[in-house]
Amino acid sequence: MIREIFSSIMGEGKYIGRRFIFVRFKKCPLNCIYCDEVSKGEGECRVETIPGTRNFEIYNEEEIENRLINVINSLRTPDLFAISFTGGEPLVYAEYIKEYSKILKEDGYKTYLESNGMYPERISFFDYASIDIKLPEHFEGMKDEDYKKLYKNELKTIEKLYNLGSDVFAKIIIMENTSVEFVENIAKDLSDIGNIMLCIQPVTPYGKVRRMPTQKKIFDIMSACGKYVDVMCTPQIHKLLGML
Ligand SMILES: C[S@@+](CC[C@H](N)C(=O)[O-])C[C@H]1O[C@@H](n2cnc3c(N)ncnc32)[C@H](O)[C@@H]1O
Ligand SMILES: Nc1nc2[nH]cc(C(=O)O)c2c(=O)[nH]1
Ligand code: SF4
Ligand SMILES: [Mg+2]
Repeated sequence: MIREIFSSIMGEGKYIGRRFIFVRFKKCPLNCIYCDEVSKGEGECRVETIPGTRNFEIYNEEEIENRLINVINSLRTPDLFAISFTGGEPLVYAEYIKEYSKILKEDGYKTYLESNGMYPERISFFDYASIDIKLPEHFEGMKDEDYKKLYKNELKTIEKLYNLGSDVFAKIIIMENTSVEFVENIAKDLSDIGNIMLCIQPVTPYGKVRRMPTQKKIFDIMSACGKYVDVMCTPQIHKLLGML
């Protein structure tokens, strides 16, 4: 279930620069062509020994899963902002996360969900939530009806979190061939839900994806979306800083 636990700077989304503890889960049913975490799906579970050192110890999963709170306490720093449940797709393990979020909240931690939004039926309250809205060009050969179903679920997930009172925002990874009009229509749908911040995240070249979108593409998309929602550009800064 758990792949790794470590302390770092939030490199993406509305809370870029804040200090987080990341709890990364393994599996994911999707296969975004740019995914920089999918290769970390299998194998052992690694836990950072001292926050921010990248020194890891390897554990067997059961050991860590039953001691998650102790591990998080051991990585707590005075600047800690929240605990991010990420992956892979964390809501593959929704029941486990729900149970541990309750204990973490009692211990004074804020929780943060980093999800692809495909499981609205598994949503519970998180203090913060970053929900990706995927684009057709993120997948090789996804059928149109499957994409439409995913998109509907992502909007439902955002709406559910918004109505639960979570500080929820949307994140869209844009690529060099991303259509301005397509993303503008997503911004319009988001504005129908409420005051949802939209983070436009230029893809970081990875795997088959060789290039970032141009500056013009970034600005055109942000201006088009700015007519409907608050927008910010959030490049993956942890990679620029050489951090995990
Ligand atoms: C690895 S995913 C895990 C959480 C969830 N499965 C999701 O997709 O939102 C975390 C975030 O990293 C982003 N990401 C992954 N690879 C990326 C890349 N090469 N460039 C920019 N963002 C990337 C995803 O779009 C997502 O916002
Ligand atoms: N520093 C840092 N920030 C992140 N924000 C989202 C991440 C993720 O992979 O979910 C991530 C990550 O992997 N590292
Ligand atoms: S949904 Fe998230 S974890 Fe799954 S492949 Fe896409 S970016 Fe990677
Ligand atoms: Mg990452």
